[in-house]
Amino acid sequence: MSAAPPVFLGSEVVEKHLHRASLLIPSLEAALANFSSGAEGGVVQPMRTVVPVQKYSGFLGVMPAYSAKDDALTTKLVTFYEHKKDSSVPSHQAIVLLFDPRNGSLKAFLMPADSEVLCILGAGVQAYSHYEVFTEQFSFKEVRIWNRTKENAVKFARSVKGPPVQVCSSAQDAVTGADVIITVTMATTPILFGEWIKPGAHINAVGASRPDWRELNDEVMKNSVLYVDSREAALNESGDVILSRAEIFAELGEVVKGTKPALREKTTVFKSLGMAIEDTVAAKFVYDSWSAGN
Ligand SMILES: NC(=O)C1=CN([C@@H]2O[C@H](COP(=O)(O)OP(=O)(O)OC[C@H]3O[C@@H](n4cnc5c(N)ncnc54)[C@H](O)[C@@H]3O)[C@@H](O)[C@H]2O)C=CC1
Ligand SMILES: O=C([O-])C1=[NH+]CCC1
Repeated sequence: MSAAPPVFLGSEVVEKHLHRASLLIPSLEAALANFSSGAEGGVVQPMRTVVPVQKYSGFLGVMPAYSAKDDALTTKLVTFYEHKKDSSVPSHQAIVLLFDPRNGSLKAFLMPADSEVLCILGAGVQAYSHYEVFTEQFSFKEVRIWNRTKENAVKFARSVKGPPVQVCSSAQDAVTGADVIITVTMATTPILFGEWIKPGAHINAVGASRPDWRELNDEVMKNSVLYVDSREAALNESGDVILSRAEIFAELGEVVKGTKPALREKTTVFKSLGMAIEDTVAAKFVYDSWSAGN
């Protein structure tokens, strides 16, 4: 018997089945915990391979993963290129290939405590999705944004559907007094400085995914309790971790499992690099919903 031909699920189908990013939170929590449980967690996820395309200031990432508990096998292929101001092409483009783990057949493609003040540095694709999830999950009294190109911050503030967003003229103005700070830029040198940060704030550091790229300066890294998605990846790929020599306290999956505490009263950094297993559970979620005809 031959395998069914793979289906192509484009962004419209993905958005229909994953109409709110927060629908993925339970699967992502489980995936992080499984990842941080070693062999018992049933996750096989080698370090991603990153191919530099130096001539054009770009990178190709290959991100395979298998989850025995979800019985899902995928690989993501993602390119990320330095943003050209006049480019109509997004800086990141990705496709997730979902295989049938029983026989390796290709099934589908998939494109893809009381905090009061939220601050977002950056106004690109990740800024929109983080705004959506954070304002849905938590009630902030104030949301601020700063972006290198101010007009994109203004566009962001005008277009998001949710709590109003205040556009700040400097990163320092946006950060001062903020309880939660999200860095979602393509910066390669620090844009967030320790002296600006309110003690006890939480920083979600999403950009700077190369060993020589920074978003956070040494003071932020050294004066915070550091959480990562994957120790191995952080020590190989994160310029903020490698160059600051900051000590890693825990993987987020260990917090989800309860084997390491969430030190909420301390200044904390979660350095996220993105893991293939997150794409695995996301791809399975969309494919299962699509194939059930929802
Ligand atoms: N940790 C994770 O799971 C993931 C991380 N990323 C990373 O998140 C970051 C944001 O990604 P997207 O929103 O998709 O990118 P995007 O291209 O849509 O937006 C990039 C933003 O960074 C700003 N920017 C660019 N160069 C800058 C600089 N030198 N200084 C300050 N701001 C600068 C731009 O104005 C724009 O607001 C990237 O570094 C990307 O690689 C992306 C996907 C997943
Ligand atoms: O997880 C991901 O896809 C990426 N993280 C950094 C660049 C792309």
